[in-house]
Order: sequence, then structure tokens, then C-alpha cells
Amino acid sequence: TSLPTPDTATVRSVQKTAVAQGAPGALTRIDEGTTSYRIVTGEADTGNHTKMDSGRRFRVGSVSKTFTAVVLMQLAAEGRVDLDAPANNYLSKSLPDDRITVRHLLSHRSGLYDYTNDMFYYTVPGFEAVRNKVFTYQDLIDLSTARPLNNAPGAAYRYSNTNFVVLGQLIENITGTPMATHYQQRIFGPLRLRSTAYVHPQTTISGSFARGYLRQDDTTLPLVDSTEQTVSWGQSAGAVISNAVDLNRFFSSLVSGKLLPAEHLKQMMTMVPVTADGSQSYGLGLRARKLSCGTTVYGHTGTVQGYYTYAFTTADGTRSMTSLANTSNNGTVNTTLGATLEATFCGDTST
Ligand SMILES: CC1(C)S[C@@H]2[C@H](NC(=O)CCCC[C@H](NC(=O)C[NH3+])C(=O)[O-])C(=O)N2[C@H]1C(=O)[O-]
Repeated sequence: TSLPTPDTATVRSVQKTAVAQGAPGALTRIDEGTTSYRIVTGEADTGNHTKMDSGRRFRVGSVSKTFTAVVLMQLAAEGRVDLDAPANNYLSKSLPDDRITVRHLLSHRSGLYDYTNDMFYYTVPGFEAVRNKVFTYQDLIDLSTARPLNNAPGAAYRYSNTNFVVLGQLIENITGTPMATHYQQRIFGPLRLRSTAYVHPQTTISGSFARGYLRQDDTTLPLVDSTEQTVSWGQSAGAVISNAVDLNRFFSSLVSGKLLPAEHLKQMMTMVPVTADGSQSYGLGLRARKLSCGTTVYGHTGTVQGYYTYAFTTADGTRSMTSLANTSNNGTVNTTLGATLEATFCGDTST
């Protein structure tokens, strides 16, 4: 089914609004076959006033969860993990409830508390306390299990970073291979995602990248440059670095069957509504959004200190979009940036 032409004028005005609301810069790249649209606004680096450009790398935050889910689903397809088995079957230190299955982790239905709620309660002090820290998966899981479960396993959807930290530990336990190797050998290499990397716990971003700027809780204070950090608080839940063209190729390749057998892709894309109006849903490490024009797009969002990301594709992968704003702790900017989805996939709806 042919989509309306992307409304790049609206993408540009959305980005200008995001900049007016406090983002130093923004970029959007849309890929459709051999056609690409690149829209940029503002600055990649406010120190030397370097202009944003659409090729710049950035921290993708929870878009990392889809990469981790793909590795897990490939292991399931290889018969090395049973999605409906207790996660404890695959862990050296047990989670507090044997009823938590691997599928519960992938779909945020485990009930495991999200330790980042406490870690980042005070935004900049929380960030400064961990930006150079290196955690083990178990350190983070222990922070979570110090709190009671949010819900009985399977009883409710409740987004939690802990789920994908447990999955990273589980994958390394089963295979004896680090996540970095799985990402590279199973995804980055085969898809030629040359600007995508998992360099945890290195704090720097190589090549051409956008600097990230964290807004303080006291919004009258200046932005904090949050570019350099280990993202060890996130790891398999949030530490991938990429760029727009690579994320577009990743999501397009995923939904068009290049990474998983049909049955496993189908399970990943089987969605459960997570908003009352049903416009947003979650599958296995994958989000879906039903847009005003009736088109449903699949991908993930990301929030990591200094970076907001939207990375989505159509059900058949023919059109993909990634947008970035290089600030965070600014919900207004995050919501504004989300309007690039409607402009990209529904076109000009002003008439
Ligand atoms: C569900 C989300 C939004 S949060 C989750 C994950 N990001 C984090 O857990 C980091 C949260 C703190 C980030 C920080 N905020 C504060 O410190 C607030 N006190 C900021 O804005 O930079 C990610 O990425 N996911 C997003 C997702 O999946 O879209």
C-alpha cells in the first residue's frame, strides 16, 4: 500500500518547535527504497556552534531493547531458550519469583521494579553519580529486587529497564558470549550497520556524533553536557550507539524478515495495547503506534541523558524514520519530537 509523501515541511517546523522548547538541535531521516529525506535544525555541539547534520551518531537509549530482543529471539529460534520457561532456569542467581518467564521480561510483564526510578529521581545528581560507574548486571538486578514486585508476573504491563538487564545477563549465561559480540555478529555485521556499536563501558562516542544536553530539574539552570557516560546503568537495556540511517535499516530489515524466522518475528510483533485509546502497544522488545491516518508503525523510543530518539518503520519496512533531539529531561520536547511520526507516515494532513 502506497503511503502519502512525507510532509517534510511539517517535520522541519516540528524540529524548530523542539529547538524553541529547549533542544539544541534535532535531526530526522526518512528512508524509502533508494529515496531518503534528511531534515536538520540547530546544533550538534553548542560549545563551538557546530550545526546538526543527519549523519551524526548518538546514544539510542531504549531502542537498544529491540537489539537485545532480536538476539534473544534468534536464540529461541535456535532452540537454546524457551520463551515460556521460568527465567530462573537460565540465571545463576534467581529472581524472587519463579513464575517470571522469559516472555514476561520481553513484554514488560514480569513485575520487576525499575531501579532507575530511584537512581534518577534527582536528574543531574543521579546522572553525575553513575555517569562514570561500571555496574554488573547483578548490581542492577539487586537494586530492583530490593523493592517488591510491581505486580504478579504476567498480571500487567509495566515498563521496566530491569527486564532487559535480566535478558542481557540471561543471554550471556546461556551462551558464554558477551552481548557486544552477539550484537556485532548477529545484527551490526550482517546488516552492515557501520555506525552502530556497543562499546560499554567506554564513555566516549567515536566518529561524527551529536553531543547530548541534559536539562536540570531547576529549568532556569543551564543544560548539562551529558555526552560522555558509560551508560552502565542501562547496558543491554540502553547502551547502544547508532545513527539514523542505521536505525532505519535495522527496523526495516527486522520487519521484513531479515533477522528472524517468520514465526519468531510474528511473536515479536504481536502487540498488547498499553494506552487506553489503544494507539500505543508493546510486543516483545518492540513498540507499535497507530497513527491518525490508520497506519501502524513499529519500532522503539529512547530516552538517555541528552538524547530523545524515535525510530519506527511501516509493517512491511518500506518506509522508516528516525528522529533525534539532543536533549532530555524535557517532556515537552519529547512529545513535540513525536509529531515527526505523523508528518512522516501520514503526510500533509492540513488540507
Ligand atoms: C520509557 C522511557 C521513556 S524511560 C526508558 C529508558 N530510559 C531511562 O530509563 C532513563 C530515564 C532517566 C532519564 C533522564 N530523566 C530523569 O532523570 C528524570 N528525573 C533523562 O530524561 O535524561 C528508555 O530509553 N526508555 C524510554 C522509552 O522506552 O521510551
